[in-house]
Amino acid sequence: MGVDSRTFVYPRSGVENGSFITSREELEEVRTRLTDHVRATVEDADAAGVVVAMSGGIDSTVTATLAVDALGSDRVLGLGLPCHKTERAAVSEARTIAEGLGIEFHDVQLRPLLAAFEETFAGELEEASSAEQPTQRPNERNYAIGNAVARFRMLCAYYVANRRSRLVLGTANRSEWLLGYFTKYGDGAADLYPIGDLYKTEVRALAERIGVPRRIVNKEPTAGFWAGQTDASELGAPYEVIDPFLTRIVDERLSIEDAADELEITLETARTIALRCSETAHKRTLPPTPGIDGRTDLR
Ligand SMILES: NC(=O)c1ccc[n+]([C@@H]2O[C@H](COP(=O)([O-])OP(=O)(O)OC[C@H]3O[C@@H](n4cnc5c(N)ncnc54)[C@H](O)[C@@H]3O)[C@@H](O)[C@H]2O)c1
Ligand SMILES: Nc1ncnc2c1ncn2[C@@H]1O[C@H](COP(=O)(O)O)[C@@H](O)[C@H]1O
Ligand SMILES: O=P(O)(O)OP(=O)(O)O
Repeated sequence: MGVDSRTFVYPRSGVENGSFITSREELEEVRTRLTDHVRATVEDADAAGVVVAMSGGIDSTVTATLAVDALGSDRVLGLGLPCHKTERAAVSEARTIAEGLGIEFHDVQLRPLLAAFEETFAGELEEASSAEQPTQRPNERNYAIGNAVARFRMLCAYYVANRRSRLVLGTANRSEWLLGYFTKYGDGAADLYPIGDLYKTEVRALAERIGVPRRIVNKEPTAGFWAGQTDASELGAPYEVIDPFLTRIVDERLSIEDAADELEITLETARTIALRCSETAHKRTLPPTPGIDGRTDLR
């Protein structure tokens, strides 16, 4: 899995020293910036408010909390959208948070939607694929279904946005963003990303600062595609390792080797993380057009 550090170039972001925003003063400043941004974006769009899908995890809890800070509780609507039995506890947690924030919350089971999808489209395709691609690993189907569920959630959020004149808040943070660790046009689809500039490390610090309960701050991050899936096991390292590495290769533009050296992590881990960044660049840009007569001006 070789990554050539010379070919991995990412635009500078303005973070010069790779240190994280975790002090009280910095967090207060950031909190104001983020809530101002939510308020201004909603006002500019002439929207009635926002909708946020809430999993009971730290990212969606922080996002919903900031939205209430920015707009008031009556302009924030939360959605709990479980699909698997294992998500019951998480969504009941999301309801508790929503009640604490005083926001409208709807908890809708997506299992029947997935069952109908499996029975109709996915089942039909499965029969065709097994003949066509006998070497596909079973896990690949788990990913495809997990991504489909993330896109059902996106469908629900945008339905609410259409019906209630709201904007959809994305919950992705900068670590997930840089790693492409989200479903393209699923949880990655949104009108704005309030915590999109913050590394997971910083989201945790902000969460504590704004009073998110410890049990949520300390929860193991998971995409929830299957029981036992965790970000750390899939990404090959926890965010405590990933974030300092990302700041070095992305913000400080160190080479993969120098960053690995500085942080005393193995080259294999470093290359795995860097490869995720480079291979998922397509998730962070608008899809390309051929550019006939230089007509890329709308993008
Ligand atoms: N934040 C979270 O915790 C969270 C949430 C959801 C998903 N996830 C994780 O995100 C991942 C999602 O899976 P994925 O990335 O395989 O699926 P995806 O659907 O998000 O992206 C893959 C698709 O992108 C397109 N694509 C691939 N390479 C391309 C290229 N070079 N140019 C243009 N388009 C290209 C193709 O359509 C491909 O099917 C999983 O690892 C999942 O666990 C994490
Ligand atoms: N069960 C869920 N209900 C509502 N929203 C959910 C649920 N699971 C995930 N989401 C949304 O998707 C993002 C990313 O999810 P991960 O748990 O990090 O994969 C999450 O922040 C929610 O907005
Ligand atoms: O996106 P969330 O809220 O589900 O958080 P996490 O990614 O930490 O599970």
